[in-house]
Amino acid sequence: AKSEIPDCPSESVEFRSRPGTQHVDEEENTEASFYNQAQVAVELYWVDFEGQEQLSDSIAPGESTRQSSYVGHAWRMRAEGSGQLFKEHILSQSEEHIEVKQCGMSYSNLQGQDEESKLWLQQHGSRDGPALIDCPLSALLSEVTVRGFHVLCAVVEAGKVERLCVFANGLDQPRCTHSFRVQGGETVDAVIKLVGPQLLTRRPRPRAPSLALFTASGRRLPGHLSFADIGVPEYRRAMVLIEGGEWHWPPVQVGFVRPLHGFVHSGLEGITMKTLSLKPRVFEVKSFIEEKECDRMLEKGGPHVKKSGVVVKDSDHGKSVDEWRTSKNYYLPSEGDSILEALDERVQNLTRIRISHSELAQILKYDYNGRYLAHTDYFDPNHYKSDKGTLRAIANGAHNRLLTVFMYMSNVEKGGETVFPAHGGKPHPSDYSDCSGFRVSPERQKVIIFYNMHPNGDPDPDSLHGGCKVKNGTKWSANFWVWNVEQGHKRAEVHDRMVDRLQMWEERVDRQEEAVVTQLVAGLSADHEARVKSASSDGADEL
Ligand SMILES: O=C(O)CCC(=O)C(=O)O
Ligand SMILES: [Fe+2]
Repeated sequence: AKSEIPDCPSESVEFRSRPGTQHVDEEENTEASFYNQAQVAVELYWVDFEGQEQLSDSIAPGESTRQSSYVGHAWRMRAEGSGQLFKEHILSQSEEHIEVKQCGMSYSNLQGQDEESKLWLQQHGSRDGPALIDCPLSALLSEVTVRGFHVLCAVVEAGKVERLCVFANGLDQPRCTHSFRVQGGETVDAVIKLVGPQLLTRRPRPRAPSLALFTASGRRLPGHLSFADIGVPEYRRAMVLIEGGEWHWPPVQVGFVRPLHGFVHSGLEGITMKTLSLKPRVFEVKSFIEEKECDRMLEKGGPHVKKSGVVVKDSDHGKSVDEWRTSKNYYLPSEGDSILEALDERVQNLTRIRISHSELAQILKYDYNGRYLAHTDYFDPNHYKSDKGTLRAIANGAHNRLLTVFMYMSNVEKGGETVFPAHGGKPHPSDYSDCSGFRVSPERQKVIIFYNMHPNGDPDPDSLHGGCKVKNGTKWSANFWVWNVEQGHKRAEVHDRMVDRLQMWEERVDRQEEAVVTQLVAGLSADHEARVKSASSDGADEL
């Protein structure tokens, strides 16, 4: 059996840019698009007239970049991190489209050049191989790459973890992209150290949180424990390594419904989280806020709302706030109010991110014609170069608003939708007040979660969103912003206890949660099996 993934090319001798038919200064100008279809980030180098590589861009998996260049110029694409050569290309015509595919698999880069792993992967790398069937993957792998969200499947033999089969960037595909041999006695920290460097999609940013390993339901695995300590029952064979160090929910596919189990404490049983959009990742949870919590937010926040401000970008100094935002807001403290504290804890349970990482809830009121032009909730350091305070708060981009839980406390008769103009990767609009496209309607008690960052810590420009004009009625809503680092707004004893509860490692709780995931997977597996079959029947290398 041979692998579907081709070997990587080796470097050609004398590979370099050559002037076209004309003199160097009269070369034929051209544009080229480079598409990264590999599972890892790719570095794009221009190879100059002397054969020296000049780094010109880094392309995340699934992304592309455009370069202006010249006919006869030479380009090399390498895996970021390992430097493995993926492709060499000489531009021959104008408007070229160059695709970079996975080659060699990263097992060729594995520590110790594990030949046996390579062989094993060729034989068992497909999902219908015996090992992978035990791994609950269906609620974790998605139709799109989820940058920096790596699914690890523990392959257990004789009760011991033998290998980790990895689906880099959480993409649903018939075979795993990497295989790592382990002893089974390694600690979680050691596993991260072994696997992490091979999977990184970007260079780590100074001061950014470090990689972390989670269970399939988003519980952080303590670094000092080993697989032997934590055990690998069936429900825990699939784990997730997240580059940005904080949990992200994978979108799976539009319409995917994930039950939120007992971990979310609420009088409401059976609430679910539904995927509304893959790019950006948007999820909806109906009936998330209890009636009495909606009432309490309005009662406590309502009388205090004041004209909203915005953190003004360098380029927008001197403009009036009304140009973007005509809502009123108020930051509502929860401390000492048991109803609001319960909501805090439910948000923590929903996001799996410590409540200490959130800002105070920002209550918003929109009256007739109130709206908020499209913007991103993260702060782009390039836009705040002259605002040292903001730059400090975001550690030059390493710290940011990871996600937004957007809450609706009223039904709006007409208008007031939340719009995502870059939905599906569409280019940013020229008119930020345009409310056409993908929209979510306000509905009392409902929340949406959208991710402003990718799991690798990069900001996600597709998370652009705005609030459409309210045409009839009053829109009451709230921003619940959760950062990838602690914020210090919620440091009361009650919040510390919530954080402790999230971090508590208890086998019993984990089993309950994972049982739900496993059941869910049982329900999905027919669908999943069908997808694997259709994917592998067109492969030429069946055993
Ligand atoms: O009102 C909406 O639907 C969106 C509001 C928003 O994006 C914000 O306040 O940051
Ligand atoms: Fe926003």
